Amino acid sequence: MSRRTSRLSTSATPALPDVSSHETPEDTMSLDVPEQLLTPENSRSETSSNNENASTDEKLAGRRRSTRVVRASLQATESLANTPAKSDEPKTASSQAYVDSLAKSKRSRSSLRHSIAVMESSLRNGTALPDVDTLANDQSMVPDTPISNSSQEPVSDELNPPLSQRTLRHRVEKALGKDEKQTMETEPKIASRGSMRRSTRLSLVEKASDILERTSSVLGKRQRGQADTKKEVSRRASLRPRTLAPAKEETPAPTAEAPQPKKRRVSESDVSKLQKKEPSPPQEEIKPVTPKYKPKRWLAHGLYTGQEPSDSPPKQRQSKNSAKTGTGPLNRRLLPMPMFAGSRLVKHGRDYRLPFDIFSPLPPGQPKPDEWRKTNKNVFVGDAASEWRANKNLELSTCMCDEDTGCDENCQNRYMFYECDSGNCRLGPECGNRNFGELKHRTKAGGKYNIGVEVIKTSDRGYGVRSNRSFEPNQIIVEYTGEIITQYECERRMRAVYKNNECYYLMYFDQNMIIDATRGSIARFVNHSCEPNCRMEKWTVAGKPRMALFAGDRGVMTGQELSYDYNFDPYSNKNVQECRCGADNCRGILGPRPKDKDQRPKIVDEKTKNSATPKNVKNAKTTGTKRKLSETTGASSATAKKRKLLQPKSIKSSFKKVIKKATTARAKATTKKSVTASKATKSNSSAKKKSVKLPTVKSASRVKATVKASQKKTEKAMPKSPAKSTSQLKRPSAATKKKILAAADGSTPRATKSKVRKDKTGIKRGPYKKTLLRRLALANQTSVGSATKANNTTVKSPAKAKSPAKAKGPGKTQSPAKAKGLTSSMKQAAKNVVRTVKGAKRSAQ
Ligand SMILES: C[S@@+](CC[C@H](N)C(=O)[O-])C[C@H]1O[C@@H](n2cnc3c(N)ncnc32)[C@H](O)[C@@H]1O
Repeated sequence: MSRRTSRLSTSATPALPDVSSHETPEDTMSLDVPEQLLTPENSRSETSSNNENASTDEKLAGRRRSTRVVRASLQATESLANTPAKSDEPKTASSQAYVDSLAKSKRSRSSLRHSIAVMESSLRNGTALPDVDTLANDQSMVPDTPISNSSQEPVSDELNPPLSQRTLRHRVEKALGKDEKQTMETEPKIASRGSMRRSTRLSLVEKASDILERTSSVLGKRQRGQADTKKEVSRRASLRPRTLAPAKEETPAPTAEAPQPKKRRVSESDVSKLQKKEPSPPQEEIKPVTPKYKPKRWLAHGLYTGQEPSDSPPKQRQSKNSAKTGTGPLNRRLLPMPMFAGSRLVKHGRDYRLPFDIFSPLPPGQPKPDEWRKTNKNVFVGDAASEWRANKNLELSTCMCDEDTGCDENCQNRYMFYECDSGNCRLGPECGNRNFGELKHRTKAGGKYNIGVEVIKTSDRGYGVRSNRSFEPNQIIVEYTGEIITQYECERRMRAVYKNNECYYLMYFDQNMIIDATRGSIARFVNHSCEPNCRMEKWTVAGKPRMALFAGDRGVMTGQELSYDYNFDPYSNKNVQECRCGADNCRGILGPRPKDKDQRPKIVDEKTKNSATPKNVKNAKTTGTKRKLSETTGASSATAKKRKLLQPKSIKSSFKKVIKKATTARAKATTKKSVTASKATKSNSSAKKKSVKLPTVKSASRVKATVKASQKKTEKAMPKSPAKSTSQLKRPSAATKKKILAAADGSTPRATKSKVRKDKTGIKRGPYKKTLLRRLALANQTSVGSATKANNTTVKSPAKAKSPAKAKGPGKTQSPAKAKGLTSSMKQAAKNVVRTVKGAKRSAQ
């Protein structure tokens, strides 16, 4: 349609010059008032005049109307022509002039008709306007609105002139640029012709609505209200009788030349102003409608009692990243509902922690020990600082773990009880070997849950420590800190300061120094148990040793009292104390259990212990030597030393094997020695007596070592000087004695250790071996406990504990073969230890 319209307009454009040539008759006609009804402009319908850009369809739809208008106009013209004859006007002198004027007007009309005909013919011939019949038959030209039957009557060629006239008139107006004033003058005339038939109802409705809109925007409130009341009437204008003219006084009908865009702009601004002036709708209407859920009714009894009620809707679906973001089911603290995970829970169970606010072990205001001076750092006191620096032997270790495995149980640093940090481990948060770092964060965060322990008052063991949270297996709990003092200082305090104390807080630390936690951390209040739930370990953190209490392999539950095995060495008879741990396997005393029941020490009662009876005074005078423990327990020194090695359960079997080997070797040596001695008797009777007596007196280790050494010498020197060999067997030097004892006990002094390392054995001790040594040493580590001298609680290196073979040549450089034998036994023991530890971890998991 629009294409056709444009074609019409473009084709009409060249005809404009011709049209302008007929300007004169039109002007003449416009001046003639009675002839105004005959002009094509007056014959235009409102619809076509309102819309300058109206489609051709509308124009075609209004074709019949225009034709009728033209007919009516012609009839009116004829009536006008006849009017003078019918009128009652007096025939005056000017009647002739009037007749002349009519004749002139007739001529002008005929000239007008002639000019229109000429224009039409020129248009047809020059611009090839489409034939009206063709247009009428063209389906595409069918108007949108229904056309009455009368309007679909075939249009003859005689009816074409009105259409052409209108088109020409339209273009002539454009060309001449008629002003708006003239248009406005003609508009009331058009409006007055209420009898004109409208082309379509739709156009009328649209027009009426448009008028109403403009009216409502332009008029005031009151008039707008009036217009609203007439809205219905206006909308039904097409149904009104044609004789009724629209309310032109109130709403002047806009013409084709009327500045509609301007009015529209005004109306838009007014609409926006009106919208602003109108009260905004309440905000509540904008609120999104949230679905309401029924309030959850929580159980008052049963498994899930105590869960906090929540109004949030149940979430059955979790995002894939919920585990990463920490909102997933893996990180839920509450138990899932049984319908979601009931069967799985029943089958596999699930660990959970009671929130601290649900289970708070003790209310605040617990009795605190008055004498406790707290410190959470190790403080060197006296000569300890200078001696520590002098003896400082930093062992650095670099972790080889990667991100995939992290620093798990296979971490080399972990084996060696070295804490990983940024200096020796390239892992960050993935590292699982930073216990003291975790403890630091917890302590810094503060609060009962982070610190996790508190002092309690027990019924029969003084103060103790209780957990107010749960701890995972092997998780660090609290550090054992205090004053680092030398052995000399420790003995001085024992004699002078703590002589009347019932409790002592001394623990062997490192480099022959002691931690005195009389002024120390809360860990000093942790009591002993023969079946503990924690253990005390020494770790090297940033090159410095530190002691800390760790959870056992089964972890610690909230509210449990913390305990560890003191491996107590009472040092003297008067210090042997009854154990009240209550465990099934309680040893009865705070110390190692004697082998024979008869040999169990007579537990000194607290009342009698402090009473200064002559007997106790006598015993006290005789104490102070290393033999004190063996005298107390009634066992031989060899047995006592065995028990020292048997303390940690995890390496019990390993040490048993080692000691068994040592005993076997000793027995063999004794046999060989006896044989040798008998041989010597045959050769020399005086020497025979001496050689027979010797082995029965000495301790097993001494005999063993001595015999081994003397056997070779005897075999070689027997023919020459058997007495020499026996004397060597009888009287080993003091240094040899010390080395042999240390080798047999596994408590080789540091000097010996370094000497062995300096020996040219050809064996290099790698980190793994070192790890095992350290692990065994720590497993054997002994808490000084109360009234224990550091000298008696020296850490026995497992390497030395396994050194019966090494005792074969005390003080001498071992041959590579012997060293290999020692290494194999060490390896075997180490393997056993590793197996034991792994088994324990597996069982804990
Ligand atoms: C390091 S303190 C422990 C804290 C101590 N209970 C307190 O009140 O300060 C060690 C002392 O606690 C007592 N003790 C610890 N464990 C014990 C136990 N299982 N049976 C009896 N007394 C124990 C002993 O008197 C021991 O000398």
